[in-house]
Amino acid sequence: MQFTDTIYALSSGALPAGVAVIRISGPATAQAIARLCGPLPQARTATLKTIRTRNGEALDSGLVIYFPRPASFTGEDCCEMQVHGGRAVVQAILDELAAIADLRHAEAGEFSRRAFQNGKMDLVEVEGLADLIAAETEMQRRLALEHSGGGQSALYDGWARRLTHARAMIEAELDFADEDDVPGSVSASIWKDMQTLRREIEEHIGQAGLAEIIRDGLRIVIAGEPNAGKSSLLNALAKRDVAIVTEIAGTTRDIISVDLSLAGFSVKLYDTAGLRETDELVEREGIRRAHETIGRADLVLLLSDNPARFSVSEAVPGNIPIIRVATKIDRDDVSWLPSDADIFLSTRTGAGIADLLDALGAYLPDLAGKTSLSMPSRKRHVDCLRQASAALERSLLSEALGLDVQAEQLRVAGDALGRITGRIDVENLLDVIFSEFCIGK
Ligand SMILES: Nc1nc2c(c(=O)[nH]1)N(C=O)[C@@H](CNc1ccc(C(=O)N[C@@H](CCC(=O)O)C(=O)O)cc1)CN2
Ligand SMILES: Nc1nc2c(ncn2[C@@H]2O[C@H](COP(=O)(O)OP(=O)(O)OP(=O)(O)O)[C@@H](O)[C@H]2O)c(=O)[nH]1
Repeated sequence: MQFTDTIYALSSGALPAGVAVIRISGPATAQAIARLCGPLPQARTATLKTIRTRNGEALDSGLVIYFPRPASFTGEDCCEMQVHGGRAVVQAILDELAAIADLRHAEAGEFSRRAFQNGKMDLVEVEGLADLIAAETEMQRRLALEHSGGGQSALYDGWARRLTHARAMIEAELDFADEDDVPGSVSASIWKDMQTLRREIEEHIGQAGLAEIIRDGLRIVIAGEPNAGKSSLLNALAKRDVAIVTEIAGTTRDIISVDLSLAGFSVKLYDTAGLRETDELVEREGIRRAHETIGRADLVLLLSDNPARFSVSEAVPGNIPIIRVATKIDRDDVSWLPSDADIFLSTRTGAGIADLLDALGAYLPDLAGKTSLSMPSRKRHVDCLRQASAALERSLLSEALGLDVQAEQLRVAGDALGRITGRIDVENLLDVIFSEFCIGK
């Protein structure tokens, strides 16, 4: 695809910074380099250049790299200027670029969009790249790299090829059915493979929950009666004062949440209003929200500072795991038996916090021995995979309806896979996907 305009943007992060990278892409790139830096540097070679205004006045000196098409990130002529990361330096260079005909500032995600439209990346890779830039935990980084690096696309392309192969074999069987030299059993091995394929797709879909935990974080909700020490625990785990702590029961009203990174995983920790009967309007709303948050938890930490009172456990739906946490064990007016709780801690002394973190670890996915994180990371992928699997199943069950009906369902399955990588009609999706990006990507 040929774009007529040339785009530019600051691609590196917040200024001021040691070095800033300004990217240019499009047909007028060489002309822009010539205007700002004189003769074109050797292709794909970092070259120290003086960057000048229209009047020949020096703006900065920086490393300039020219990537002639098609061997560039976008597939177009590209340039990177690695300049001093001062605000005025970068602004002056962007102003110079703006003054060149056919150059305009890039929109969010526009470089990646050109890379996609020039076949440099498919949609899964593009989405993986957006995830890679957003990744905050080690597992998010690994998952995003699997997707942005093409590992996932290779899997889906391989599946699509098997479907195409199967259809080709069926076509052959239909075309030459009456000739003796085509063995009638051609499709037997094909159906066996299609059965295997369906299993592989279903297993892959089964990994989506894990991907969701990696991407969105494990939701851990701290619940319990008023004054049990919930906010104190949130603060202790967050290692800062996020929630207000007072001796007044009913202090926390709204849901407070912090993001933690635990063993490379993202964990979302929620502090909720203490659960009790109350006529106070604001507190009641707080308690309603607490119940709602508990209902969406992956794990509930149920707190109490008194062994006689783990009674609010009925507030937690039966399918959500609970860790019973005894709090304030530094106090000597309460005595606990080992069977009273799962974890015993004091945020005042720090006792038991490490035990709690260990216990939480058991609820994180176990990725030991997994070298690749091959799993569908988005609902969009899961939806397409389900469609593929359902079509494949229909095909397998349609023996009585004839080979051409079966082949048609294989085509539907292949198209569903093609939509994941964007090889098949996804025009309507592109705006949504690329709008997730920041400017300069
Ligand atoms: N300076 C800089 N660093 C960067 C990027 C960048 O654009 N610029 N990237 C941006 O995300 C990432 C690296 N990704 C890249 C992907 C493809 C090409 C590229 O030029 N591809 C050509 C040539 C490939 C080759 O030499 O083998 C191509 O695909 O034809 C460059 C960077 C991370 N680091
Ligand atoms: N001795 C002792 N006191 C604690 C400990 N943790 C919390 N407290 C005290 O218990 C009181 C209540 O603590 P919070 O953390 O606000 O309790 P909460 O469960 O969030 O209370 P609500 O927001 O009212 O539901 C405060 O006075 C805290 O200082 C602890 O480990 N030891």
